[in-house]
Amino acid sequence: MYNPIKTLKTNTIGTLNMLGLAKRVGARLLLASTSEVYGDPEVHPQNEDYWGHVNPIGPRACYDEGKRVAETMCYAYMKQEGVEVRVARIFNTFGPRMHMNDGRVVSNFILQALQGEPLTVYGPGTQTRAFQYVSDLVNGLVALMNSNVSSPVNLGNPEEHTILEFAQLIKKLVGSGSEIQFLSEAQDDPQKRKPDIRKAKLLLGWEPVVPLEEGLNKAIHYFRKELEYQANNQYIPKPKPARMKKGRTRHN
Ligand SMILES: O=C(O)[C@H]1O[C@H](OP(=O)(O)OP(=O)(O)OC[C@H]2O[C@@H](n3ccc(=O)[nH]c3=O)[C@H](O)[C@@H]2O)[C@H](O)[C@@H](O)[C@@H]1O
Repeated sequence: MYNPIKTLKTNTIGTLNMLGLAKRVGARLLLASTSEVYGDPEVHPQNEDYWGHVNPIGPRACYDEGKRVAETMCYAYMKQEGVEVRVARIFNTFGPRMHMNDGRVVSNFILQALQGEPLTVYGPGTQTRAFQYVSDLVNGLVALMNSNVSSPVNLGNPEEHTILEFAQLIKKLVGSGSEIQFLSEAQDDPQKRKPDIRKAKLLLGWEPVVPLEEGLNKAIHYFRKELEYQANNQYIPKPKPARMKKGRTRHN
């Protein structure tokens, strides 16, 4: 985590402020929660009834526990103050317009593959994730906000891959000759993750429709253009011609 204290403040104080505002103006609040509330799960795939397996003092805790308490706050405000809440547990999402320095696996692997750099796999790459394209998520969020479902709902794509498979797929789609480099494992990294989306299907009539490769090709196209843009817009200082002092002639 880049800044654990800011992460905690945003998830706790930020959510509290928003719930206070929602109460005052009578608004419905959408909490962008996360699959990280399930921690390193002992239940697979993860459904909304699973309570999770989170290390409360580990390096990810500021985010995981921050989001867990944000959910707790939502239901306290709902019960005590009648605030209408919608809680989306968002699973790994990607797409164009991710930040170049985001640091998550999709942007890292694509940028590394496009530039011929090694794809950095943390640990042996046997950990799994299921990746969802951004437009599917947006449709799910809209459906959730327009529904009367106030309990948490998983939004994710259940197609699961190991991180090593994912590195190989990105290399293939980019057409890259990059190597795959194995680095040390990240502490408390969830070993498997895949959403159970039966609740979203049943109550929202929602499910992801964008195939992984199609979404990845769109993200690859975006990052390729970004790299070209950066290469064409580097600031190269041009030295100015030396100024001549007034009243003095220059003799070569
Ligand atoms: O979308 C989610 O559900 C959550 O998942 C992510 O956490 P994580 O699953 O760890 O996402 P990544 O940082 O993209 O990592 C995915 C996997 O790839 C691995 N990884 C990541 C980056 C990299 O360069 N190499 C690599 O092997 C990680 O160790 C991890 O096993 C985000 O950090 C959370 O903001 C989000 O809420």
